[in-house]
Amino acid sequence: MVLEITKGEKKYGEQSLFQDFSCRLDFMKHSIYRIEGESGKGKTSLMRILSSLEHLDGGELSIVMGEAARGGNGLRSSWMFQENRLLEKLSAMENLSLIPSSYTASEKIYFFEQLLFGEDFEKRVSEYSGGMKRRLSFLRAMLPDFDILLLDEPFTGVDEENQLKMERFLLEHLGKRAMVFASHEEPLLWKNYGRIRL
Ligand SMILES: Nc1ncnc2c1ncn2[C@@H]1O[C@H](COP(=O)(O)OP(=O)(O)OP(=O)(O)O)[C@@H](O)[C@H]1O
Repeated sequence: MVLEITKGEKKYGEQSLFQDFSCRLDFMKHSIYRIEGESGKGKTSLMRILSSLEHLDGGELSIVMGEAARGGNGLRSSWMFQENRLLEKLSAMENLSLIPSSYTASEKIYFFEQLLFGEDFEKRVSEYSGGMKRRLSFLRAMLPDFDILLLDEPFTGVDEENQLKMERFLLEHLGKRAMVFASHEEPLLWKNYGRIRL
């Protein structure tokens, strides 16, 4: 799969985020791409554009699906947003059950234990710590049948040991699919990624 922006332009009202911006994400070269740029440069906006949640104001986004993309015409994306967007009154497992997924309930429990070992998946999410919510939000994003996964600041509030667990989990489960992330924290295991600089 290749995602390419040619002469892209994005603005919000009077504010111009970028102009004449081109980039190419060739997932045959790198299955992982990192979006880089200082705070407020437009990393989240670019990721939203790449997954068609938002549109360019000028220029073009082209999506060439490869054999790794198994969906119909559209690009199936799964997101871990900067905010957790979990249903706080529901339990962790209820949050995970709401996501259409080909994984079974016992596989979800197994994954939960890999990322949140020793925690109670029947407990309300509102009783979880910030780092636990982040890991749960990450696991939820890993569950659907996606072509591309977008992780926006996945490690916020996560300590190094748990960051390692998340990175290892992703490497074990991404397969031939594509992933794009933005992070202020340095990845510990994801090394050979492509870079898009804003
Ligand atoms: N929906 C929107 N409406 C208006 N302005 C927006 C909108 N989304 C983003 N912006 C503005 O666009 C700029 C870039 O925001 P964006 O979240 O894409 O940056 P970022 O590089 O991801 O930042 P950070 O590293 O702080 O998360 C900011 O000035 C932000 O206020």
